[in-house]
Amino acid sequence: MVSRNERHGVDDNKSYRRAISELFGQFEALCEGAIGVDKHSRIAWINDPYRELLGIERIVDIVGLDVEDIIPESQLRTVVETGRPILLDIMQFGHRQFVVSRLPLLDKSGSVVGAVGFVLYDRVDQLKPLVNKFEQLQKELDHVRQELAVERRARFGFSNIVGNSAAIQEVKRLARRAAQSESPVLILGETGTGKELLAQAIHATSSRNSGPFVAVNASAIPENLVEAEFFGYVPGAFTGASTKAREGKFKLADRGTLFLDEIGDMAPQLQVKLLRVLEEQVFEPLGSDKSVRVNVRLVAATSRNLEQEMEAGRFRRDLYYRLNVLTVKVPPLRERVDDVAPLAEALLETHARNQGMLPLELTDDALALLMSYSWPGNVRELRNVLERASVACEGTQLSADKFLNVLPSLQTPFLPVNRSQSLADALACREREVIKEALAAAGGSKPVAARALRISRSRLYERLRILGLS
Ligand SMILES: Nc1ncnc2c1ncn2[C@@H]1O[C@H](COP(=O)(O)OP(=O)(O)OP(=O)(O)O)[C@@H](O)[C@H]1O
Repeated sequence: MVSRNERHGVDDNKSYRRAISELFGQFEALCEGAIGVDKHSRIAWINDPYRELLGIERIVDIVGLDVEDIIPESQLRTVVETGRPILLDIMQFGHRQFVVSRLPLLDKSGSVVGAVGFVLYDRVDQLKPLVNKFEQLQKELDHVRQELAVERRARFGFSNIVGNSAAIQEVKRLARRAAQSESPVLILGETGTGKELLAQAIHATSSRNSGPFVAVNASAIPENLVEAEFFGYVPGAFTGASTKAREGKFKLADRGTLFLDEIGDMAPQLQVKLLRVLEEQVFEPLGSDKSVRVNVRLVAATSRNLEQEMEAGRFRRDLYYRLNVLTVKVPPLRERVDDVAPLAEALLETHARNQGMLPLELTDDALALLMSYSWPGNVRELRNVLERASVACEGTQLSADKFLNVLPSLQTPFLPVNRSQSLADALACREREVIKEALAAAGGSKPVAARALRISRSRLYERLRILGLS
């Protein structure tokens, strides 16, 4: 085999070799420090300045040790393994940064027999702007990381879950118990009932509360990206993947809680992988054969009926049984009407705070109207309706008429629906029925009927006129 030196025709060139050794000496003297490792990346020698820089008293104490034992961020092993130099790099040592250069050492046959590293920092003044820029960027990165960590903490605890009903108290009791455990939690409930809020409260009350809370909605991610989103990928793992590795949600949630919303919408092949992570706490990023170990607590939620999904073959039984250890069912808002008043008050307060104004007060007839509505979108819909009604309000009170354009109408879900009717006609028809019944029950007295319907007298007169009943 032809060695590199032979290829370059310098094997017997004494002056060349002398120049090399002299240059090495000069270079070493110019640098802040120099170190050499053998082919096993063990320290073979170190010069005095570097030894002093690292705070090491005697060379004999470190010769033969793995280089990372002394310089944890050293990349000399990479240089030995790849045979490629790293001409310029910035290396962390404690809270200092060194500008370093690393070269492989080759024998006559061109095989790597070790590597040398030089610390250039301080002597090479031209690099100072580069180092300063690096330090500035590093500081900015640390700041963004800190903000992200704060962002990833759960923002809400149990005190943020508003409601006096027995149903919501029971939900909180079960969730508090779940917070004390490490098992997966399954939260069931219609859309907008507060499942994510509950998941945050569970995390905030658990022993993992100093770790991240990472939320991911399985149904919101395009199918071809789901795996990458969950498990991350190595550079070039698939067409369109970035040239840099990317961490998935599982890794981001390490030592914390992963909230997996709409788990009922998850594709079957992903369900298998999820089950494995749940059981073994390991996974492989896309394009990698190296397993990554994590410590993640899963809180899953769905608005679907998972038993039906299992029957239909869309949800794996083994995953269901793994998840269905601690289950919390959040009832829809229409089944806990007592919560409407405190929720409305709290939501109006939050809205006012965000808008920098004083909270609006709900009149009795407005509250009665809200309590009689069926809230298919639950608390989220209540929040939206209140915000939209507030926009139209100029005074300090929100009366029932402010909801005329934002609420479909009073719902009376027990009456049969005539399917050929438009929604407006069906609602008007039901409203007519309800008012007639109330008038009949009140012996024709409009004030008594208005009180029973929990609307104002003037609103009753208005509705009678609009509905053609007066
Ligand atoms: N008990 C509650 N107290 C205060 N706010 C609540 C309560 N329940 C829900 N909310 C609010 O209602 C909105 C919807 O809640 P959340 O996103 O937690 O519902 P969800 O069940 O996870 O919805 P989806 O299933 O659509 O993801 C949020 O703004 C949340 O803060």
